[in-house]
Amino acid sequence: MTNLAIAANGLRKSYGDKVVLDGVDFAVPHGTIFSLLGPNGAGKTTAVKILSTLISPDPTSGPVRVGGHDLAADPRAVRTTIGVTGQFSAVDGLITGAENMLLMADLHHLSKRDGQRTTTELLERFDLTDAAGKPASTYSGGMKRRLDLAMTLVGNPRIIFLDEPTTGLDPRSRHNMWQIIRELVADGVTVFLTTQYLEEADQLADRIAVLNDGRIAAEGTAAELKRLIPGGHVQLRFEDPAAYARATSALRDTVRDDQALTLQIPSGGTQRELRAILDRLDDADVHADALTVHTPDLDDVFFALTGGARIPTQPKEALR
Ligand SMILES: Nc1ncnc2c1ncn2[C@@H]1O[C@H](COP(=O)(O)OP(=O)(O)OP(=O)(O)O)[C@@H](O)[C@H]1O
Repeated sequence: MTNLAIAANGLRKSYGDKVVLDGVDFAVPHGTIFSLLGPNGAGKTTAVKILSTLISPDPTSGPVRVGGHDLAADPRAVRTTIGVTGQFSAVDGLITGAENMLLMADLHHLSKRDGQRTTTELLERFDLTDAAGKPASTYSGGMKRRLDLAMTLVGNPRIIFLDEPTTGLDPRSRHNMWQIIRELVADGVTVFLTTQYLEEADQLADRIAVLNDGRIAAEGTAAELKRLIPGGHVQLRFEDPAAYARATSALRDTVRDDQALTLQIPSGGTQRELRAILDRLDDADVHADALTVHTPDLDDVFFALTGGARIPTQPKEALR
């Protein structure tokens, strides 16, 4: 438990009859990025609100520790170690970016001098120095998100909850935000990230959990999750029809495209599987002109896990 920044067992939350979280476990090691994926309404924000002490879990819920503190017994201690940014921005549009930062510094009881220094440093780090004197309402979406995160960092939190931090941002702003998140983690911060962008989880997260119907449908690294889904294959392309014909008879279980002279062989893309295919081609003295390995992406995983499609039984011990 002690090496975990966030540890939740059997987290439950219902609103009336509606069960939103139905016994969810989280185990997030310090200094890592954990991403919670799920369709709209899956309960991601609810999980963030509980873990960040904004709302209480059900009384039947299991124990939760954040930053080493028990959430139920010592929510105040939890609050001192965490920062939250997300769909409900703390940015006040009527005052300037710098004023927003200084307000945050006040809330954290920083001295005037420390507040000024921290504000200047963070605005600089988040590329907001030029806009510091302008009302936040005039900021673009990306600037507001950066200001929001900068405000969160005033308290120097060791665990940060980012609830859909890049929703609505253009690709460049999204990449900027990813870079900022990577730098935070390089400094030892733990990030709990919710997102609807599978690519975001793929890019950033050490571990990913897919929330569906109030439960974790699967958890693992991006690579582990992708391996759960069938559909990976190796594609061979030939320019010489004679070589194509020889390969077709040398290899079993292929999907042929006689027009394009391509063959698809179901494969997980492992070294051993690739070697077996290449050995067969060598034995038949055939040379492919191109070989590509296709692995399912996280979109495939997401649809399979949240769309009711059957997936192969998950080897739990390998994933957890
Ligand atoms: N205060 C509330 N009272 C009643 N139902 C609620 C309340 N807050 C959330 N819910 C319901 O709980 C479910 C989960 O909501 P939540 O906001 O956690 O989902 P989410 O995964 O964050 O979705 P999104 O991706 O759309 O933000 C939804 O069906 C929502 O309507």
